[in-house]
Amino acid sequence: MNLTVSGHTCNVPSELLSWTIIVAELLPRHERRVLCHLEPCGALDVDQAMKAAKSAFGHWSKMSGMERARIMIEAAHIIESRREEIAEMEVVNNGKSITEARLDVDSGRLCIEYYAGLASTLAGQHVQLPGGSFAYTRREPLGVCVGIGAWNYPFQIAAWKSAPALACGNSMVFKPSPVTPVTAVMLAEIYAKAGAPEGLFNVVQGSQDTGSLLCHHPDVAKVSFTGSVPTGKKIMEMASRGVKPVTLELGGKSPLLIFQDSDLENAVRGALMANFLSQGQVCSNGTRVFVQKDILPEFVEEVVKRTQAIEIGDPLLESTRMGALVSKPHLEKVLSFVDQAKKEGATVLCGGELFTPSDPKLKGGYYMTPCVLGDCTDDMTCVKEEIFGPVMSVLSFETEEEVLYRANNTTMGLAAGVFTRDVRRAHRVVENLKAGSCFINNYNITPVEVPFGGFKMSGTVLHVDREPSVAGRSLFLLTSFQSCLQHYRVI
Ligand SMILES: NC(=O)c1ccc[n+]([C@@H]2O[C@H](COP(=O)([O-])OP(=O)(O)OC[C@H]3O[C@@H](n4cnc5c(N)ncnc54)[C@H](O)[C@@H]3O)[C@@H](O)[C@H]2O)c1
Repeated sequence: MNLTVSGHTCNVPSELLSWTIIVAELLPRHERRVLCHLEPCGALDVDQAMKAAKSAFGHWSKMSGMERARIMIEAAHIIESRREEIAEMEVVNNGKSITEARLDVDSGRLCIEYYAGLASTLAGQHVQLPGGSFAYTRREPLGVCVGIGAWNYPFQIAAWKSAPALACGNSMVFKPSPVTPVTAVMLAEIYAKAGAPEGLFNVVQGSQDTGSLLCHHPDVAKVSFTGSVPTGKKIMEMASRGVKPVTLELGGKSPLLIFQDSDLENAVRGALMANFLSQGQVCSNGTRVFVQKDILPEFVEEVVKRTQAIEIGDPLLESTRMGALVSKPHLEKVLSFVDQAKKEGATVLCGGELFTPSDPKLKGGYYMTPCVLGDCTDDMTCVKEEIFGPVMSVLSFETEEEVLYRANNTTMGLAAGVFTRDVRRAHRVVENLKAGSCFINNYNITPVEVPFGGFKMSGTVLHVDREPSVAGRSLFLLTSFQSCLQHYRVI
């Protein structure tokens, strides 16, 4: 296994670490305790990782799907046995609560299991031609695929990107976000331990310079990217120079539609799920909450009450529902969105302020109180732009036609939700919502068996797939899905 990480020290006991930040030499502006020192990888490191991945590809791509599946299943077993250790490291890595981190580890494991199951089913076609002739098609892996990840689901993204790529016979060089560099390295260790050939899944560390070296490398067959829309555009441009395919899983500004006939208790819980999971740092969050006029006062009262009751603090405690934001600059950015919303006429119904936990070891952490904004209008910055923090914007609407137009009036299209007891309306509405994942009477449920990806500027994954390549985790995806699950994690 070729881990091009210099001097990483992942085994520091977690109680010695700050929950709120991971400090690498890449981020000298941070002043908190140091988890590990990582050197950004330059051209030589990237080249070395590519060579190792290329060599592994030669071997891995010749193995049968069953043989690849066996190694992936073993990796899944190791993840299961190290669940708590990985989850705790993810908490330190990112700041999210331990209960959520465990679910992220589970999701990564399930994804690897799911694609291990698909590995042996990939097959070509036999085509009969005139005169007894025939042709056949073969499913070919692409080669060395690059994965570039965001910081909000570090372990899960590394697993979601690598699982389909490896199942189909590709190898991967993965670059995590420099803000959360640690748990992708753990995944690399796990694949190696499971029996993957040396160099099959490599981790390179660094920020945009390293990412750019990867995208321009002549040996790269495909780039799979998760991150913001502006970076996604750059990735697409860089990959286009080498005529490389890309998968883009980008940002969102998703609408949540709450009709007056909905089960209010369920709708309130759904709105919390759609806004405050992972400190609001979730791409699919439904941050534009449209509530039908007649139930607006009742909804707002209940949502504010529940938001104020969310337990903020040490993310390693079982009782904590909201940990720290990922970094100081990000916290400042989120708070500045709240300030801007006030200036533009929104009312802060609760939260939106710095929070200092009572535990002295958490002082100086990047905590804020979850915020609900009222009196919002469609033209406000908080309603138009992705904040990527715990800030819910509440808007009122009168008719279905009106709310559909307003919900779709955005350049993004990652997810959307509808709460109603009218089953015909529910399906009519999701059919007309221009979003990749539409939830009915729930939100942010992402089982690995169903596709995940965006319309419009939220990404390309929905349009490209059916190839045995690396494509996020939506390998055979053609359409969006409508989820009717009723269970969800309680905030
Ligand atoms: N659609 C999805 O599945 C999904 C999932 C998680 C996060 N996201 C989105 O990710 C964003 C937050 O993550 P972020 O702040 O890490 O995003 P980001 O775009 O700033 O960075 C993402 C990754 O790209 C790298 N990068 C930055 N500039 C680059 C360049 N010029 N060339 C190559 N690589 C470069 C970063 O180092 C990082 O690894 C949000 O917009 C969120 O909605 C989307």
